[in-house]
Amino acid sequence: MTPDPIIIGLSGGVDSSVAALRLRQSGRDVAALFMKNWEEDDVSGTCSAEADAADAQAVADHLGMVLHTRNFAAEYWDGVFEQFLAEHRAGRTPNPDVLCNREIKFKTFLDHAHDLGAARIATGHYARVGRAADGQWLLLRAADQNKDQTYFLYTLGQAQLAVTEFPIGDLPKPQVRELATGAGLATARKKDSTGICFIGERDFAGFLARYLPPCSGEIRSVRGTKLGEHPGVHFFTLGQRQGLGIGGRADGNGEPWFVVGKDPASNTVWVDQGDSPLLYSDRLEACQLSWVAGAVPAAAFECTAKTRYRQPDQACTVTMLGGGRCSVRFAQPQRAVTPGQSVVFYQGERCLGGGVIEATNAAYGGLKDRLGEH
Ligand SMILES: Nc1ncnc2c1ncn2[C@@H]1O[C@H](COP(=O)(O)OP(=O)(O)OP(=O)(O)O)[C@@H](O)[C@H]1O
Repeated sequence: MTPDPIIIGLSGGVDSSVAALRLRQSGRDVAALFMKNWEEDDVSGTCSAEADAADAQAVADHLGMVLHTRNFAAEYWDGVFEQFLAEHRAGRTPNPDVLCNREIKFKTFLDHAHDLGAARIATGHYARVGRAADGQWLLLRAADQNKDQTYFLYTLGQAQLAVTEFPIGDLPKPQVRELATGAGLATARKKDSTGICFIGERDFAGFLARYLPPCSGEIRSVRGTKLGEHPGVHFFTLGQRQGLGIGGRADGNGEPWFVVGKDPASNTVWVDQGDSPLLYSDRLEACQLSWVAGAVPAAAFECTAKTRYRQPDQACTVTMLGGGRCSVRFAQPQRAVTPGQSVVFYQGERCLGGGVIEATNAAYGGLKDRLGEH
């Protein structure tokens, strides 16, 4: 039997290298594709995309695969980066990895793989694809719970899962490295990638400042005192402690200050000291909902959810609100639930889908209600 041709997204990292290795070892008709989706060099002057491309080529050569190289910088700019900036401008904290999977890896890349004659694609994500008895495709957590990436993949639907494979989703990360070493892959010892998808590691504030002009405003204590100035609300995120520049204030109680609210309208960053109750919310509303099964599970249902990557699952009840929105009520109050990030729903091993957090009862709106105007 000759299995369908498949194209693996080869990033020049160890995970996709081992995913490619496993496909080759199973005798698949496999080619690879390296994407360069960001035009600039990084600030250090070295171009990490070039080094990654060279590593991808070395792995493809070693495994005897054709490597296609494509530049989707225009698609990345239009589909991911513009929205990333718009969200920051609006005072939210977007998740570019979620957008990147939706717009690039499982849309542009997938379409292009079809153009190249491959019916299927694979990536080195830590996740698994399953199939229910009724034929429905399932997005399942990775075997290595510590590396599970379903949080970033919840926008995948039936059409994508039907043609996607995650060849390392059943492996613990240490074993991925061992396989890479055993096979003599050039990427075996390469450190895991961090930073913004396709852009890489940056001084985040400096990078953002290149696209979003400074707009200074006040940092105020929730008790009303002006504590300092900030260069723009978009440089801050809820729960943030570092970089406020107000650490040693004599009028404080000595505990660290945290961002507890951002108000783009008045251009104010609100802060409080210690483990402020104002950072906690037991409710949120989400929009841009996406369901793996292709339909809302029920008008209301119980499940678990994560409001950030690596957060332990939290019990909650989801209620549909209409207009593609839902409300989520948590059994326990959650710290620093952040508008713009995603809430992702699970039932056991299954990722059900998720949406973008729009409001919480701790964000600035709730803050105003609780404190009154100053
Ligand atoms: N530049 C790229 N070209 C092609 N595919 C890519 C590229 N970057 C990422 N991918 C695909 O997306 C997957 C997940 O990307 P992510 O950035 O999370 O990398 P990762 O978990 O560090 O994996 P890797 O070790 O393969 O870089 C990769 O394993 C790869 O299949």
